[in-house]
Amino acid sequence: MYAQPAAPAPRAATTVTRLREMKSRGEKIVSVTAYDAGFGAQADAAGIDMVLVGDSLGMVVQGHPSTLPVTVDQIVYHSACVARGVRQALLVTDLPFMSYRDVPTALASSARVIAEGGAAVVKLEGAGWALEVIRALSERDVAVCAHLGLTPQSVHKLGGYRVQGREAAAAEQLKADALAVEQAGADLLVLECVPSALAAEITGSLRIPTIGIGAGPDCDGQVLVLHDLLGITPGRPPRFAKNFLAGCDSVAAALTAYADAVRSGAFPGPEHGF
Ligand SMILES: Nc1nc(=O)c2c([nH]1)NC[C@@H]1CN(c3ccc(C(=O)N[C@@H](CCC(=O)O)C(=O)O)cc3)CN21
Ligand SMILES: CC(C)C(=O)C(=O)O
Ligand SMILES: [Mg+2]
Repeated sequence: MYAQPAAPAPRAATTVTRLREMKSRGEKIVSVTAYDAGFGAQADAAGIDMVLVGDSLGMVVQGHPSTLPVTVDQIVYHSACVARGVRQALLVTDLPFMSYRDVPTALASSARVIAEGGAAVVKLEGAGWALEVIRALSERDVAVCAHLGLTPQSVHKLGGYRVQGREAAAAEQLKADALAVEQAGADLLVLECVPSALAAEITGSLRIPTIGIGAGPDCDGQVLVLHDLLGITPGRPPRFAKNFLAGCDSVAAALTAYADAVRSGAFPGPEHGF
């Protein structure tokens, strides 16, 4: 065997504290998913603030119809690949379906995603029962990104990939859940597929940054799935996605165009929201 570094090199750079400062200054946070070192390095070089190793890899990399088949082994593998490409950006990695179903399992999965996968932040879906998990991680100084609204790991319960929080009762529940995840110790919150006005209200009510996807222009930041941004999603991309490679001549230019559009407020437009 040849010598290898014992662990991914620590990346100086972006922290959850820095993203919180960006929120307080009104500077937009730009995030994109990545699944390997090459695209991680491209995103990093384009000045993307946060790179997410999403379990969307089950759909865009593996070709499954949902994110549910993704395993901890797989997300750890992809996260470690991305970590080798990323220096400045904050590296956030999804905890897969059922890998945080109770506190002991969540601690074990997070330990692997951080120690082997090089993640700085673990991301998990839901509130309710998951609040106890967020609290346990937070108490152990694990940085956590919560994820509310359309939570794709609940697709069979939600009945499809649909906008959430349209009815008054659902909107009230979402606002309460957002406050609860912050209270439980979450450092960031992804809001997916919720009405723009509701996402704006939640963003104004929280101290932690909100990162929207299909959640309108008033979140503190935006995230897109890499394949949607590059126009290479198998099948039909979600309505909130935009192909930034169209009109650009390189992946680097597309990522820069996306970052510029988020920072200027040009993206997302009304046609990308609900
Ligand atoms: N390529 C890709 N992009 C994503 O944003 C994404 C994934 N995959 N996989 C994991 C989840 C699943 N997501 C999805 C997938 C589909 C829709 C979708 O088709 N939504 C309908 C909205 C329907 C409504 O109006 O309620 C759409 O037309 O966009 C939304 C989110 C978001 N994430
Ligand atoms: C769509 C983003 C937020 C995500 O969770 C993923 O890529 O898995
Ligand atoms: Mg995900």
